Amino acid sequence: MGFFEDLAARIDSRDTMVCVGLDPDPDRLPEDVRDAELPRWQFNRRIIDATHECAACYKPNAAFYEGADGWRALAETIAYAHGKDVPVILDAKRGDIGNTARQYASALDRADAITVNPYMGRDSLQPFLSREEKGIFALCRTSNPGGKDFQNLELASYDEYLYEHVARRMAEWDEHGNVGLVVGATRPEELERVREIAPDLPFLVPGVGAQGGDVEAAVEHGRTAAGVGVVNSTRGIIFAGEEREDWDRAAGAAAKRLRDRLNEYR
Ligand SMILES: O=c1ccn([C@@H]2O[C@H](COP(=O)(O)O)[C@@H](O)[C@H]2O)c(=O)[nH]1
Repeated sequence: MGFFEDLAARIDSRDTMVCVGLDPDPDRLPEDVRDAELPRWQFNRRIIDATHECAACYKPNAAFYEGADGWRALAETIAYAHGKDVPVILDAKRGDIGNTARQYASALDRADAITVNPYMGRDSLQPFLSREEKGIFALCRTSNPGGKDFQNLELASYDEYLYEHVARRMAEWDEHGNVGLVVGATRPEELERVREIAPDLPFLVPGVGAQGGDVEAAVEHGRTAAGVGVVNSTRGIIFAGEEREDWDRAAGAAAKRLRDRLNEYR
């Protein structure tokens, strides 16, 4: 099975669209893991134990795993999530010339899917697109305030915005059914517009929780007609119990709350 079939099966069997972000910010780690070997991994292990029943997938962001210990923590985290049958999207936003992209794509030896930056064009994505059994999510309309700086520029020759063009192109380049889009919940009208352009592409929707995005729009437009799509929350889950001794239980409760809230709109 390919990534999106696995993801669809997980969404259905666990009745959840929640993508739990795993961004173990060293400045925010609880005291009881700070002195452990590989604190980021110890933190993630307890977060996974507490949240996996509500998780459609996990999304570690590569930025939080820089350095030798970070990569070890990431490898342990991915293996542990797989041990719980939960797919993993590596949020690495890769994109480079083909020769370099081939090396970047080796991250897919461990992870099930990856985020990519389509700015350098098709050849920069080809090493990812060719991994038929793996998923790629291309940045389309991101959730941050500066997302509009380039993504909302009008392309005169196409009479559409850049983010719309990215959605159209990615749908065209999806030869193996392994392409999805990153579209933020902070811009509900644009989320709706991208769904119109690319009805069959699953979305990874960040921006709910700490960024205050629109949960209802994330559910309504984040899924394909077949119900495939996930909504990410990171700090809103993993740091829900910051300062509490039972911080992992608090994370589990936050993941469950988000699952139930998303399910109200499904
Ligand atoms: O448009 C985008 C693309 C990626 N992200 C990433 O998702 C999480 C969001 O974290 P929160 O704590 O839920 O805000 C983080 O890893 C971002 O780098 C995004 O927010 N928006």
